[in-house]
Amino acid sequence: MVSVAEAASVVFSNLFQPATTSVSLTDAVNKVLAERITADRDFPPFDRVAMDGIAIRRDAWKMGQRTFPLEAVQAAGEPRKTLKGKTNAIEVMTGAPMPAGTDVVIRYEDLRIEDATAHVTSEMAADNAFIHRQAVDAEKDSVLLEPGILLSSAEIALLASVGKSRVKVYVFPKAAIISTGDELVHIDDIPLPHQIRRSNTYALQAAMKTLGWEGAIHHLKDDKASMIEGLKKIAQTAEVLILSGGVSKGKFDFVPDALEALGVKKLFHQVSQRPGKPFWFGVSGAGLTVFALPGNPVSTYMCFYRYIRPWVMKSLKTSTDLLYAVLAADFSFAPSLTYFLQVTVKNENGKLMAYPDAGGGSGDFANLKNVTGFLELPATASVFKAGETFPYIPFRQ
Ligand SMILES: Nc1nc2c(c(=O)[nH]1)N[C@H]1C(S)=C(S)[C@@H](COP(=O)(O)OP(=O)(O)OC[C@H]3O[C@@H](n4cnc5c(N)ncnc54)[C@H](O)[C@@H]3O)O[C@H]1N2
Ligand code: MOO
Ligand SMILES: [Mg+2]
Repeated sequence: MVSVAEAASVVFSNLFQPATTSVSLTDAVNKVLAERITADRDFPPFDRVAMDGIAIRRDAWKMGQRTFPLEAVQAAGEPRKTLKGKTNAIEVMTGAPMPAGTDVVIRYEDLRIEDATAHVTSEMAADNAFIHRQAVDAEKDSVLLEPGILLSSAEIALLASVGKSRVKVYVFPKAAIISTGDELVHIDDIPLPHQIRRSNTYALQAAMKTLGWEGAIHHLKDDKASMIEGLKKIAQTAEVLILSGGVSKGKFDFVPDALEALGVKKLFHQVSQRPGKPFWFGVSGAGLTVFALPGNPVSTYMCFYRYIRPWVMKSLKTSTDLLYAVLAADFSFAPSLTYFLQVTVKNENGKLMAYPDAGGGSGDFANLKNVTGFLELPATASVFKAGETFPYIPFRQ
């Protein structure tokens, strides 16, 4: 049996080598950038007028001049104009190039215009130049974005500004989601009294979808020979297998044997955690990564968020932030296992406060609808006090 830290370290040292693809900028949000983006021009590309008003020469202001004849209007989108009379002004609009020969903008709020002449009404009007200087934000050819960035709306704006209508992004590995268990029936079927509908595969597929990752759903029976055959077939088109069930000590828990028969090498089986203790992880020489998760639905769910989600994000060269939350009430858990406590986290004055709602065990997946994530309580303690801080693994906002 390995610890949670050991299991995570094994999983994260077996990352997947992602392929890349090109997507339209309009489809790029939430994808991971796979190319370096440099500035094709200075940011901003010219001295940009930052306030609507008039542009003058500071020298004229310094000489005491407060009245400026208006000789032209410089609109945004017009080529840069030049001030002809040294004691004149040009009316300028935000976003326009600063006219040649001018070096300070006086806002309309600080002047009055009469007979095509601006009369400045504030002695402080020239304190600020109101010019957004060429290249102050970024210089031409400087690096704006490195590969591995999860694209948010902020990066989309940058990509648009350098004319990237198509963007190179990393591709998620091809995944198969496989349920096992003879008690499980299709969701459209009416279960007999001893049967239940499959839910883990749908939960996994949905959790993957929130990351932008697709996965095809399969089901295998609790029969070793047919499981090996089924896995062989599925593995032909998949790079990652995510299984649920069949990994514990039962007479019909054939998943570890079937995987090894397929040539998948076990890297660990059993993690000192609750839920999710029977978790099995392995890789094959052919580049297949296999997460065989315990079947109890809360275990399946927790293992996805604690191991698989960070594994895939790290494989796509991006890592997700480690969050922490403050336990809001005392909690005890005696076994020397890492305990993933179900909690509802509330933001109270900027602090994430985690309210325990442990639920009825790893079979009680109905409780997941009441909580926002898991608080990771270390195996080294059994009493956890309100006010202590622990890693928090959210599965919803
Ligand atoms: N003697 C022992 N028995 C068990 C141990 C143990 O250490 N010694 N570990 C327990 C723990 S912890 C867990 S978790 C489960 C894991 O069992 P398996 O991975 O073998 O899963 P199954 O036996 O196939 O199923 C367990 C449970 O989950 C339900 N299940 C499975 N798949 C689905 C699905 N797709 N949708 C909904 N529900 C599913 C299944 O019906 C079972 O009720 O083993 C304990 N036993
Ligand atoms: O640890 Mo199991 O994963 O109780 O359900
Ligand atoms: Mg079992």
